[in-house]
Amino acid sequence: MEEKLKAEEKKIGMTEAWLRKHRLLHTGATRHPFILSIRDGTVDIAAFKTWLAQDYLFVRAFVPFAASVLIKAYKESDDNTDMEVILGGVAALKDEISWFKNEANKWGISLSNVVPQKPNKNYCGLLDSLTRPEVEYSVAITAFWAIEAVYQESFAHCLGEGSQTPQELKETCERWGNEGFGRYCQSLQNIANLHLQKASDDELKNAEVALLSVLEHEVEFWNMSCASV
Ligand SMILES: Cc1ncc(CN)c(N)n1
Repeated sequence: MEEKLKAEEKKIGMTEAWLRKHRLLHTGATRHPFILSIRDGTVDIAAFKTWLAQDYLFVRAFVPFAASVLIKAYKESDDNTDMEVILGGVAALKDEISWFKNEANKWGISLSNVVPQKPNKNYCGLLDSLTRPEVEYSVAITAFWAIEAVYQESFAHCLGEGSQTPQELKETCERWGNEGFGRYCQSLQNIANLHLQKASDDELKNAEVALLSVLEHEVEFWNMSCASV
């Protein structure tokens, strides 16, 4: 495939080549007005609370998807370290769910009454479809990396130089914006690139579509948080 050759020529890997090709959408997902409002300190706390409650439901739906990627890594990868990187991610989700519960408590949100909004339901539907056994490992790991990387890039931006993120939101931003999470996302990207190098044209097409779907759903998820204020 021509794109694959170009990526190899530039030594950037398939995922980076796709992010450059779909730069506007990638920027839309990682520099959304909701994120920019956290960074400049003008965020509407009601929007933040909506995001928090909805994301708790999303993370619960993310667990079985992550587990399915783990199974694919075990079955389809000849590199043992793939499985260990993904296992680390799966294990961290337990702590993440507890963090959401604590945080909701702090903000006076009752998570047992939260109903998923349409964009959240749609995104969870995508996760569910990517959990199917017939979805290739290269496709699933590309989506998995993209989901984690959007949060890493978004929240790291809220902590970068010149940011005016309110003190009470800094812990949230640190959760995904810290360097360790950045290194984890880099490892996922390296795994995705290695498998995409060996992928058929059909798989490449499916992986690019999965990446685009993730970016689109991320934009919708941020939109949902702002819209319900
Ligand atoms: C919507 C969404 N996207 C990504 C993540 C990072 N796991 C998340 N918690 N929520």
